[in-house]
Amino acid sequence: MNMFRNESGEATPSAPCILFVDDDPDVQVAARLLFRRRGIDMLSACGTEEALTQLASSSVDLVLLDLNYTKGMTTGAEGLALLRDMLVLRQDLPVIVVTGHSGVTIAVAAMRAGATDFVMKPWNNERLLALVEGTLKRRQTAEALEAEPAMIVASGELRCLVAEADRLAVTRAPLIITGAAGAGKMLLARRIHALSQESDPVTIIRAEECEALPQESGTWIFRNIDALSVPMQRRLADRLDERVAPRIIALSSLEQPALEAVLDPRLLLHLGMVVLSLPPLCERPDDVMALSAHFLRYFSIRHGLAEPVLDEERSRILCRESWPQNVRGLRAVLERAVLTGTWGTSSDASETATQGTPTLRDTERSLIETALRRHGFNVTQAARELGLTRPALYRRMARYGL
Ligand SMILES: Nc1ncnc2c1ncn2[C@@H]1O[C@H](COP(=O)(O)OP(=O)(O)OP(=O)(O)O)[C@@H](O)[C@H]1O
Repeated sequence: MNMFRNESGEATPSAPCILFVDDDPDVQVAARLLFRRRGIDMLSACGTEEALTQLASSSVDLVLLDLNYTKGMTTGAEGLALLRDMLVLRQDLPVIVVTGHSGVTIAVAAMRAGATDFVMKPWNNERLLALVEGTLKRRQTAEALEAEPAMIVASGELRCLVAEADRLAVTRAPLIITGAAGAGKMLLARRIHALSQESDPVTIIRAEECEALPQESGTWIFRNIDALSVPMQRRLADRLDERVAPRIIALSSLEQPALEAVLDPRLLLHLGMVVLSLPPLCERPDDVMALSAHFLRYFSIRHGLAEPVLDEERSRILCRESWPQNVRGLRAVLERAVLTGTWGTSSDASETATQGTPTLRDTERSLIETALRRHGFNVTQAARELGLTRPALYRRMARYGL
């Protein structure tokens, strides 16, 4: 799908664009009118060269390809050849082939060669539109999911939760996602938005810094909704009373009862219909294993370094950890393992995690974490409070996986 960046850097979709390959100018004109009414731009080409040039030079989301576009040709051979050339150029390109009633065999050959679907001529306008729009929508969803970091789901608990989230994604229902810091609330919220097929932009709001509600609608993801001031909570409840309201996904590290106690009752009625609770990582050993394999592979590719071996003993240690920073902590440990080629830090972490009394290391980590949280992860302010330079704080953050 064509994308452009808005001022806040979010990618938002522009009008989709299809390329129609057909040698009949009258059919081209009729098709252009049909698609324009549905907000779809149409480029046209009447032969092989023109089609390949259009494809290479324009941002095409889908091709509608007549298999016989030269007068007198009925075998479909030229269409099939062009289909193959187009798929070499753009492997993921959806191509819907157009063929006459007698051309079922050709249509089947085209599907085998990689066409997404086919339509018979003369086509029914509504059916053609439904086919094109459905294909564009599926492609948009797949692209949106690809643009997000992959969400690894292995444990039964997470699988159930994600299935519920996916089911509700397409509704505009407000959702609350609770879970400890680093458990994956934001990733889940982004996944829900990606699957919602909403073309409106997503706005991420830090509740503790929120002094005015955004102008635009779309989806608003609130980090730490519990930190939203009481007047702002009331203003948000008023906004949600309006007929065209934004979709809210509210995140919180508080557990549900504690969250309900701090939210304005009217806001809670709006938001609290469905609460998705992410369990802490230490309760999901299957996810620890799957995430470890994923991050080791990911970081070794990203840094161009060898992938450390994850043997049984190391797997046991990782599963026994308490992971106070949840997935964020695990991710940092695995990136460090790739960068240093050793597991040293992870064993250190596992030792500290199992000891009863806090060590100097625990205390330093906890002081740094508290300062960072107090300043909303503003490194300059946290460093000032801790009496450290920014580079010194960055080094410690890296050491502790913060
Ligand atoms: N299931 C998962 N698969 C892959 N990566 C994950 C998963 N869960 C979390 N992560 C990664 O872990 C990191 C922390 O996740 P995220 O920011 O979503 O947590 P959070 O609960 O919103 O944290 P916080 O409350 O501190 O803002 C991110 O890099 C995210 O991509």
